[in-house]
Amino acid sequence: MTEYKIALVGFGGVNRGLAQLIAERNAEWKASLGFSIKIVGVTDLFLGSIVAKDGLDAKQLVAMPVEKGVFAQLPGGTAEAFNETVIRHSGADMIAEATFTNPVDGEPATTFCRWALESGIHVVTTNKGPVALHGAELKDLARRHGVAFEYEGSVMSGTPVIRLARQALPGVGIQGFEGILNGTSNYVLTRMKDGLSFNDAVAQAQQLGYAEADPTADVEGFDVRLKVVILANELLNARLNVSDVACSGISSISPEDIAQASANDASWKLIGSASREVDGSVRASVEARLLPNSHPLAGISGATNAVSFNTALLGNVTVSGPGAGRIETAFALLSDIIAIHTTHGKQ
Ligand SMILES: NC(=O)C1=CN([C@@H]2O[C@H](COP(=O)(O)OP(=O)(O)OC[C@H]3O[C@@H](n4cnc5c(N)ncnc54)[C@H](O)[C@@H]3O)[C@@H](O)[C@H]2O)C=CC1
Ligand SMILES: N[C@@H](CC=O)C(=O)O
Repeated sequence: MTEYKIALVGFGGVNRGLAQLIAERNAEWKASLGFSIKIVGVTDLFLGSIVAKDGLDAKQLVAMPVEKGVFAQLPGGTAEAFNETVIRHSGADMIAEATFTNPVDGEPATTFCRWALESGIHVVTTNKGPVALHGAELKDLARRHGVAFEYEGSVMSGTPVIRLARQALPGVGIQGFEGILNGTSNYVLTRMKDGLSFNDAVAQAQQLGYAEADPTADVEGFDVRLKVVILANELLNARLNVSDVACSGISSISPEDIAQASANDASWKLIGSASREVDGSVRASVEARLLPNSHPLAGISGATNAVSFNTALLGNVTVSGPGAGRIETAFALLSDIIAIHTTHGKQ
């Protein structure tokens, strides 16, 4: 029976969700997936770090309070985040990288990924920064070291999009896509329709674990811009940089705008899109659009996301599901681990 040793880098909502899944489902995974997972290290800027080559108690980790330096209370733990030691020297086969997304330069998460990959350690991540800003380099680094760099959760959380399109849609001729790719902003627009203020709706999205560390990234479209770059580069073979994508958000949409839209049987949605032009180039944008309620994306509400691929052979193929959430996103990490088990599985 395969047992994967994993180090968790960042122990906020998503990686705590993964630890919870491990605590609750490891025994079941042995039977249904053919492997189990042992946590051998955790590091977090706020909580500290710990390495235990024989394995940590996942249930105990999940129950740790969110207090500065709290890992110092565990035997062998420390209040400092020794990220490099945990990544390179905990004996992990793989890291789950889930620190904050930095939309400007992808750091320090990109460095964490490099440390792991160049040490021959697989990386699963939900962090959009390294993928959107340094994806080609990290994929090449992984290839050269014979390990995997997987990032299904970087777009639409646990809802399968990247692997689905990569594995089930090659040959279909994807010409473009448009979608609702941010759970927080869609949640805010939905709650504003119910009469909540913008600020209260953002606060709720934060409480529910949907929002970025700085929710400006959600409401100004920067998060969607990263996802558009990831999808366009992955599925349209584009070479887009973040600066190639025109971007605006939802912060200027007022309660009056929302009410007027409803009166006209329409809804405001933050739409990320990309399409291949006749000259072969790819054009992409992020903007709030007023959609008639008959539009397939108009009825997508709350933290649900949806993306519609425009294909040559099937017309529009639409995938919808959770776009944010701790357990939902932790599931994306599990799906990456399953993919690694399938392609690189230890005998
Ligand atoms: N929460 C969600 O619904 C989704 C989140 N993501 C992405 O997954 C990642 C994690 O998300 P959450 O867990 O919700 O965020 P979070 O803010 O709850 O947790 C991030 C953790 O990383 C730690 N951290 C920050 N800088 C660090 C550093 N330099 N070294 C070590 N630890 C550091 C923080 O102390 C925090 O505990 C983010 O990149 C986010 O964009 C992706 C899809 C959905
Ligand atoms: N903050 C993001 C989390 C997932 O990427 C969102 O709200 O969609």
